[in-house]
Amino acid sequence: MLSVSGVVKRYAQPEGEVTVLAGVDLSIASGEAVALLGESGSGKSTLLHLAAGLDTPDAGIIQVGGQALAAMDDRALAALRRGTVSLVFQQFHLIGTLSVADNIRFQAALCGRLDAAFEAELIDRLGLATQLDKYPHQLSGGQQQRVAIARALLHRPALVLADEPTGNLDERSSGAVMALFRDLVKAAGSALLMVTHSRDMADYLDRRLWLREGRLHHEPG
Ligand SMILES: Nc1ncnc2c1ncn2[C@@H]1O[C@H](COP(=O)(O)OP(=O)(O)OP(=O)(O)O)[C@@H](O)[C@H]1O
Repeated sequence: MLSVSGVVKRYAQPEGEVTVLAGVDLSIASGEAVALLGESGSGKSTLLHLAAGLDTPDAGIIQVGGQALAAMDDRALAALRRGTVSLVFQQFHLIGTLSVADNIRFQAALCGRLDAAFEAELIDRLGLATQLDKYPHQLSGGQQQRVAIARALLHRPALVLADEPTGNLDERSSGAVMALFRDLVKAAGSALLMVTHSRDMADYLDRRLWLREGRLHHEPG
């Protein structure tokens, strides 16, 4: 579902050009959940942004669902971000003027993929049934995160890209939300690439990869 091949990314820095990604290869199948670990500054967010089509590599090919991002124009990239790739960040980006129910349906409505049965399953499993008429500011951080998860998955995106999705939660709730997130990503049939600093959170997923010196490794350094 996600295929990254020979990807290189360089940035101009005051001390000169820095090669952040020096030839990254990665393949994630539908229904597979992969954790991306690595020290601060190792390029995890850079790789996530490239996979989302928010930035372009200096070399290499990135394909989502068999389509090369480099071949897409702005319209195609916008459609990709609306319907095919879902982003889940530490900040929830819920819409303050919409109820919880409307926030959950927001992205699925945008791409014409509302699904009442899956919506009911997400609401039930994320424990949001009593929160639907509330507004985001009336929820706890953990509840807001669960709304963001439901919104990101309802339209069954091909690829979910997550950056420390449980970073704002305490350790006990993090584990529970992580297990639920993994199960629901699989129920949606999506592929998942998740950046995390926590080996504990990474252990909930199918595979772990470490970014080090611009390349992916199967073991910590
Ligand atoms: N737009 C940019 N311009 C210049 N340098 C950048 C830019 N974005 C990232 N970098 C550099 O690229 C390197 C990798 O950054 P990135 O944010 O991908 O790391 P990370 O592994 O996600 O770090 P963290 O775990 O701290 O979030 C860093 O050295 C950073 O300074």
